[in-house]
Amino acid sequence: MDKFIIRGGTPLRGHVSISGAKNAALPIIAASILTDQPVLIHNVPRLRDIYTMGHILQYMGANHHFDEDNRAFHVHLNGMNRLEAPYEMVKTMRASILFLGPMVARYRQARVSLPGGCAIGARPVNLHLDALRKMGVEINIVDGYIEAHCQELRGADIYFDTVTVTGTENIMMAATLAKGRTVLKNAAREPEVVDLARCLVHMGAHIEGIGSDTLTIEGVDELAGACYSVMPDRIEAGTFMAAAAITAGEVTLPATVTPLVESIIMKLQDCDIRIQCDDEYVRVYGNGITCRDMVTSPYPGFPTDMQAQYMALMCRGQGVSIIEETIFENRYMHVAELQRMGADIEVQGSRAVIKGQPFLKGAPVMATDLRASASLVIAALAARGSTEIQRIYHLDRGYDHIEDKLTALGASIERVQQ
Ligand SMILES: CC(=O)N[C@H]1[C@@H](OP(=O)(O)OP(=O)(O)OC[C@H]2O[C@@H](n3ccc(=O)[nH]c3=O)[C@H](O)[C@@H]2O)O[C@H](CO)[C@@H](O)[C@@H]1O
Ligand SMILES: C=C(OP(=O)(O)O)C(=O)O
Repeated sequence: MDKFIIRGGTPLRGHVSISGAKNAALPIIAASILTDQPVLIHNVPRLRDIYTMGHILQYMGANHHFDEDNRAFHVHLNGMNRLEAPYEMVKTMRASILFLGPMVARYRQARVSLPGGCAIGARPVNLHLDALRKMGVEINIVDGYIEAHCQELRGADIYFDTVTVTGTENIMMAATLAKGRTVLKNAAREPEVVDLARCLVHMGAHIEGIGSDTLTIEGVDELAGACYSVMPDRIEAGTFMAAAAITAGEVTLPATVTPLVESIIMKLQDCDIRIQCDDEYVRVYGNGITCRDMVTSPYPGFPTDMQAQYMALMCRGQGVSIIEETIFENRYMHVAELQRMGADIEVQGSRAVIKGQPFLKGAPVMATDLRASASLVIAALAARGSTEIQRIYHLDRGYDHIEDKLTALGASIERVQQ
């Protein structure tokens, strides 16, 4: 298992490119099984989750190739050998549940391992299953697998009790090939849902209301192939913005991310971090951090996937900040590790109270999930001395060569293979 050794204290300086969004690329790869024509996806990040998606496609018998140098993912599905996403693959990546909707839509049957609980919460998929049932799918849970089949997939009116990102994506994909109209109410509006919807429209899907909380999908008989470029990763962008701020550095990001990170920019500006946006760049100047409260919420609110990184910033801010995590019930795994670095954080249920400290100090810490790991990297970049972060395979799930990008900005970060 690889680890990072980070020597803190160097202000990050320079320009960082932002990779394609993990959470858009994953559903778009799943959508490629909705057609028997070739799908070419550009700007796909080099992440462990993307390789896992490829392994599942391979297991099913789909032709695919990831041209890493050009970040291009090709899928060509001429029939499947196995309509199944097995536990061994699903357990490493929850997004594999995204094969369920497309598989049922195209083949009227599917067998997908239940993703199970994970570090940040229970993360049930009841809303995905309830919606499919409304569309005429019979679903049984057998030996930890979701077994789904139907004679005909029918459009339906569906109201999601909770805003669910992959739930919206799964059902939107299924609905593209259903008979008749599907209306999804209280649908997720995340930019990654919009990106998937746009890709589906390129493939010939009829979707109205894209970007709103009501999606109307008119089913078609078949979808065509497409060539589509994935949106930039707003969470990767936010992570680098936080790293620039905490190290009192000066970092630019491409302006393509600006509309995607509005809530992050506004919150960081609220914390007195200087951020300027023009036609070419987002410029972040780290010149001190004022602690401010923050609440996570579905888009366009502050993303839960940036909560841990924001907390790392607050640990070095002036004053006291209260963070409230409203999306996942167990997303404070980074707290204990940040405390090892000298952070003053008290968790009270879904709230965390952070008293900013004049400095953090390097320590041996453990990455526990993807964004928790990112928060440790951010804290380590600003800490006095050296921090050793174990289990960085979590980071490899969601950040495309993060150490190369940080090194190019002047950070002292080394990957050690053990
Ligand atoms: C691959 C991907 O895109 N992952 C993102 C997606 O995860 P994911 O789609 O799994 O998260 P959801 O939006 O579904 O979860 C939101 C909340 O709804 C609950 N829920 C969800 C589905 C369900 O059937 N029943 C239910 O109760 C969840 O437990 C959670 O409390 O959105 C999350 C919230 O923005 C992000 O943190 C993840 O990075
Ligand atoms: C929680 C995340 O991802 P996933 O849903 O793939 O676990 C994330 O990207 O922060």
